[in-house]
Amino acid sequence: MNFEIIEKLINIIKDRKTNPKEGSYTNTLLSAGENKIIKKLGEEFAEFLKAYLTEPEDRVVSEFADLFYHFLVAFEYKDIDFANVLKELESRHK
Ligand SMILES: N=c1c2ncn([C@@H]3O[C@H](COP(=O)(O)OP(=O)(O)OP(=O)(O)O)[C@@H](O)[C@H]3O)c2ncn1[C@@H]1O[C@H](COP(=O)(O)O)[C@@H](O)[C@H]1O
Repeated sequence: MNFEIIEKLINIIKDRKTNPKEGSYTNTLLSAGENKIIKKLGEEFAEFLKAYLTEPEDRVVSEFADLFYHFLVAFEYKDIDFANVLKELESRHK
């Protein structure tokens, strides 16, 4: 499996933060601030749960992708390095 897209997405979100781009949804979220970001995370999580419980696999995958993107934006907003999540998982690995 190729996880390169995650790194690409993290880098583009970082780049949007340093070089804001007209029409960027990421910039809309980052400029709106923490409350907007956590509100969207809550909404996306609810949409994911609904899809998981009632919808076909492609909808579950799509909603998870939305949720994951919003997690990455939330991390970037607080300058939290996503690589630390991977390190944490690795440290738990038996
Ligand atoms: N991966 C994503 C991604 N996933 C989900 N979304 C957006 O997340 C939003 C959430 O869905 P909603 O139905 O709640 O959308 P909405 O009604 O427009 O949102 P609100 O007005 O309610 O805040 C949608 O607008 C999606 O387009 C994403 N927006 C951007 N990316 C990637 O982020 C990168 C930078 O994108 P820009 O910042 O737009 O340039 C690109 O590589 C994109 O592919």
